[in-house]
Amino acid sequence: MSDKSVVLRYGDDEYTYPVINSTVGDEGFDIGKLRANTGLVTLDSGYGNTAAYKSAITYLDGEQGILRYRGYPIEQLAESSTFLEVAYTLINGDLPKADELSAFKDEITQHTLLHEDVKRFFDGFPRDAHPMAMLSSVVSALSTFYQDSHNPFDEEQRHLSTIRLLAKLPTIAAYAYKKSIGHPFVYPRNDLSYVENFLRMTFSVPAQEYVPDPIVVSALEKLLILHADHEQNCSTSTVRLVGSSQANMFASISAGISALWGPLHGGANQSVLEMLEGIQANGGDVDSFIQKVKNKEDGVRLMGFGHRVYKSFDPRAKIIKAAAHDVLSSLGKSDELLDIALKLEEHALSDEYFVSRNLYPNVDFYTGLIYRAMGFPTEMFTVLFALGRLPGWIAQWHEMIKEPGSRIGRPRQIYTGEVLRDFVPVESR
Ligand SMILES: CC(=O)SCCNC(=O)CCNC(=O)[C@H](O)C(C)(C)COP(=O)(O)OP(=O)(O)OC[C@H]1O[C@@H](n2cnc3c(N)ncnc32)[C@H](O)[C@@H]1OP(=O)(O)O
Ligand SMILES: O=C([O-])CC(=O)C(=O)O
Repeated sequence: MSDKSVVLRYGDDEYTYPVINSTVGDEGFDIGKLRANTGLVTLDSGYGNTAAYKSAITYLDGEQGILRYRGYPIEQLAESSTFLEVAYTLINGDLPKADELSAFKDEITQHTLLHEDVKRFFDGFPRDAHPMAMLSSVVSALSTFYQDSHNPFDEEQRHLSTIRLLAKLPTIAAYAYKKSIGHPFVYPRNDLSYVENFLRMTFSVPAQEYVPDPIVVSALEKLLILHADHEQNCSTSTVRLVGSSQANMFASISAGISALWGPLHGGANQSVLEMLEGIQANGGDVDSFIQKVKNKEDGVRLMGFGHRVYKSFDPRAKIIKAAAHDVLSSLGKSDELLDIALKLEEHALSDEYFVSRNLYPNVDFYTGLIYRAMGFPTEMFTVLFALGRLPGWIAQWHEMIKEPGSRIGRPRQIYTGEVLRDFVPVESR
């Protein structure tokens, strides 16, 4: 709270609403009593101005392009940390000491296997099923195997669900990939690091054991860190909303995976690659594609551009663009799609349409090019985003469930339908 307040006048009456300070100086005001005072609700399309929660996990300044997890700048974490260290920090609040990190990793490696019956779910999916659909279905199905986890107020079970999800999501993701190419599943190997194990389960084939490439491992660690949390984005808000009904963690995270899948959110990384391929098939004609976007032809957008909060740049995109160059050159690969992406970016950043709307590359613009260089098919890109986002979803779920006085998420509406009318029997209509 601060000593400031916002006074609203409605009719002849005035109402005072307290201003709430953030720890970094931003402010909001609490309109919790607005409806009780005035009978009014607020209408805020897409929640553009609504803070649904107070949160101590991730700080984001959209004007200055700042992103911090638990106060640590994303640039430092991406440079010097590991994904599991970041996961621990997001979930527990502070960087782990050496023994805490080692205990966390040990616990995770003990839970990487999936129950053998889970394989039957994959048998039932069509071969061309989208891996995001498999991921969300199987995560939801985990709640059938761990029925003791259904009470969100059981602290021990909350911890176990956290470890199980972190441990099993890479296995589920790798199985989804194997299903899509018709290859046998590869069981986890617990002597490898989190990222190495995932890459091996994905890329090993019976005739050839995958040997993790240090360039790929370190690039994937970095990408997972950069995706690990992003305050109240669409999928995280979904996790919180589902969790606010006291649904278990598996159900909540499964819903978050579904929300992430959409092309306006995490699914944009797949759409970017498809857009670049489309431009390539059209002879690399960037100008006519940009014109199409500006004309809003068929609602086409420059995918991987624009952000609800970032209005100058997305700090993750800066790091990822540099990483795309590094990874491609370290792997000795060149990609015509990278040249098209660079041209698109250059064009858009000097075009009034994009400049006046504050449209810059977001986290999804360059990631697909790195994933592609690593050997992932386009349909797996959003799955990789989900692997990265998991600790953020979990941290936010914990924060929501532990918040004293936490309430079920339930927006109001402004009704625009018919006024009262009488039922008419079918034969008289
Ligand atoms: C991990 C993430 O989720 S990052 C985001 C990933 N999504 C994408 O990359 C998809 C492309 N981007 C977008 O669709 C949007 O920028 C979003 C969804 C990210 C943010 O949307 P909003 O904040 O609701 O912005 P909104 O849709 O209101 O757009 C504002 C204006 O910019 C335009 N605009 C926004 N993004 C784009 C884009 N990528 N290409 C072209 N025009 C765009 C809109 O048409 C609108 O123009 P108008 O004022 O003439 O109507
Ligand atoms: O914050 C958002 O709206 C989308 C985003 O960048 C993310 O989830 O990483």
